[in-house]
Amino acid sequence: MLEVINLSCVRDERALFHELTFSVAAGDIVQIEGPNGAGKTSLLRLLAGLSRAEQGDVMWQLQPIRQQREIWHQAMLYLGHHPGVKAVLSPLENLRFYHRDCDDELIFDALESVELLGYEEVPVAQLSAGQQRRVALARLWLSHASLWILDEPLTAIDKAGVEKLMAKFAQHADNGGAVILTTHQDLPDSLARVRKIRLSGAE
Ligand SMILES: Nc1ncnc2c1ncn2[C@@H]1O[C@H](COP(=O)(O)OP(=O)(O)OP(=O)(O)O)[C@@H](O)[C@H]1O
Repeated sequence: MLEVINLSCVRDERALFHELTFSVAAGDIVQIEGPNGAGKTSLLRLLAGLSRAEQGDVMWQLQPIRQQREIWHQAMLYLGHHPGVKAVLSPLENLRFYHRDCDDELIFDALESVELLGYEEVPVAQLSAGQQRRVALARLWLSHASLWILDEPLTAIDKAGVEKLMAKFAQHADNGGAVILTTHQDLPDSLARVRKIRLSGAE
């Protein structure tokens, strides 16, 4: 599916990682690990095509992602470090905005999955941090993307919510998808299948 080849990233004249190489196959769940500032977010942004690497390539189905931007944006779903939802809009309006192809029935099912039923019309700005994150995560129930790239998806999510997300990741991988995520939390034992890639910090 995804191949990362000799990828190097420099920020503020510091090499965050150098010639990083790994691949992600259908069925994989990969956790990018490392201390604060190691470059996890920088790596995920490179994978999502939001920034350019100093060196190396990110390949999707054997083609560089920079040569197939539209296909790549359909193939992957990137949820960034911040919830990335519009604060003045409601959860329902946010999900309608991001998933124009989904009807309201599907959107309400997704809101139910993240336990936001009853909050669908409340402006996101008035929701708690965990609820705001859940609005973004509801997109996992609506997206057709096969690769999920998730930066700190578990931040502010309670224990039961984390278990539910883990089950969702496993189900997605079992259905031929793949997940790349970062988190500082210890993942529950139920996700023993997670493969870890460690960034050690500036080299
Ligand atoms: N656009 C940028 N311009 C300059 N420096 C940057 C930029 N983006 C990131 N950095 C620097 O790169 C380093 C790595 O940042 P990054 O956010 O990738 O780390 P991280 O591993 O995700 O950290 P955390 O665990 O704290 O989220 C930091 O020192 C940061 O200041």
